[in-house]
Amino acid sequence: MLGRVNHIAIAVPDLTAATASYRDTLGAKVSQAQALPEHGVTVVFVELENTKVELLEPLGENSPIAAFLEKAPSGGMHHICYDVADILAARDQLSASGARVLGSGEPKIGAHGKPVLFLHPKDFFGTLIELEQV
Ligand SMILES: CC[C@@H](C(=O)O)C(=O)SCCNC(=O)CCNC(=O)[C@H](O)C(C)(C)COP(=O)(O)OP(=O)(O)OC[C@H]1O[C@@H](n2cnc3c(N)ncnc32)[C@H](O)[C@@H]1OP(=O)(O)O
Ligand SMILES: [Co+2]
Repeated sequence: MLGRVNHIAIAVPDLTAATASYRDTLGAKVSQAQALPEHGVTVVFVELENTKVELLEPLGENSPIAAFLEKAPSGGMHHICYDVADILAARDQLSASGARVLGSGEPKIGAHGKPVLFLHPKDFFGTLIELEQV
């Protein structure tokens, strides 16, 4: 089911500062900030040789990462995203095995314009998993 690691996401309280740190202190290539109101976040991608880091800042009133940052005000690892070839087949297989697919269960379009789904962190050892169809 799982392909490559698509990205590793870090929730941050200040996206401008986090982007500057990756760009200037770590010398990484960073994207422009992308507001994604449908996901309740603004995102910057850090481009790496073998994957990406996704820096996430809350956007709007009901950001799904707001509670996470209340618990971890300086930020923290938020989720890991794996590539999948067929997100609906993966969803159905995971649901059949008892894993909780978050939200309506229907994929949303993510930051890369591809369908994404999330799996409950409590079902996977305290780690929020995102699947992205590539
Ligand atoms: C940029 C677009 C897109 C992409 O294309 O890549 C994205 O990545 S969007 C990223 C933001 N969107 C999401 O994260 C959607 C999925 N997330 C959710 O639905 C919620 O965040 C959640 C996972 C259901 C948690 O919601 P929350 O309001 O925090 O609920 P709780 O406080 O009840 O948390 C339940 C339980 O889970 C623990 N938790 C919460 N978030 C995480 C996490 N990221 N990693 C690990 N554990 C997490 C939380 O601590 C609670 O645990 P207990 O306190 O022990 O009950
Ligand atoms: Co993501």
